Amino acid sequence: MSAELIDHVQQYLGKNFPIKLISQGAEALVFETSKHPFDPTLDKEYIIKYRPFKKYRHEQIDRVITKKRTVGECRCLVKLSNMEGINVPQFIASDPHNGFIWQSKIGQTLKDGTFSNLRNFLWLNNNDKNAYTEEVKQVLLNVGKQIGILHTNQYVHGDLTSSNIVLQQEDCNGKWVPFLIDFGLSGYSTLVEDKGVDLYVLERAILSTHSLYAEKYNEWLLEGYKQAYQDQEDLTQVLKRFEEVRLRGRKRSMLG
Ligand SMILES: Nc1ncnc2c1ncn2[C@@H]1O[C@H](COP(=O)(O)OP(=O)(O)OP(=O)(O)O)[C@@H](O)[C@H]1O
Repeated sequence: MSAELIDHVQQYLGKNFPIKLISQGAEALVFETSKHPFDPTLDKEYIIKYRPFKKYRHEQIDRVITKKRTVGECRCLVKLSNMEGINVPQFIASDPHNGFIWQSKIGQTLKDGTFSNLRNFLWLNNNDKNAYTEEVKQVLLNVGKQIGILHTNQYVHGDLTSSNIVLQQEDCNGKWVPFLIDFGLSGYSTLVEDKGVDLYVLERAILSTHSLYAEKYNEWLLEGYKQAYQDQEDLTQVLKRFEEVRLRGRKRSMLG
């Protein structure tokens, strides 16, 4: 199945267009490439995200859904890149009708050879000596702040896992800068419920992969999140709903 899809992408791009598959998720295939889609003077590292047509869906409905999700993700990328303080990949190009998005590549390889998303970064520091360093604390505070800025601008992510937060190290000072990626489920929302769910999803993700240090990590994430809010009443409402979402989650897991 995946060979067939890769072949389809290769045919679409042209047989000499260099691509390397780096991820195959539920929604999309993600490729790395060293070529810009239409300007060879801009050749560097890019990501091509391709949403294949789903054979289990009616063809026409599938076309509408694929196009809608692709356009939605592009729109989010563009909106967010114009928002002060938010770090997201740069939108390069899109062919929504065929389910393609090009964007700049974020991140790098960590010391242990893994990709620099938040999950792997925390894994790399998953020992008593490194878990609570100033470096880890600053990363989590800044991640929290990114989410806070997103929410105060009335946007929600919709799939806030620790793999959808990518860290990039600044050349000048070695500081890790967090970027948010994967806006397939994101959008404009003023609802405290959506914001509370975003916070809960990330809290659960940290708890499930880094349980030993999760309490402190989530405390730092929340500390950074709070720093992004100027309106304390808005913040109180979101945190109140976050607590309610948590309670619902706990009840659900108790009942099985
Ligand atoms: N701009 C980017 N820069 C670097 N890596 C990226 C970028 N976009 C996506 N990736 C890589 O590809 C993976 C999958 O991308 P993305 O989450 O957007 O697709 P998805 O199909 O929604 O994935 P999933 O179903 O696993 O959530 C990411 O976890 C990341 O490793």
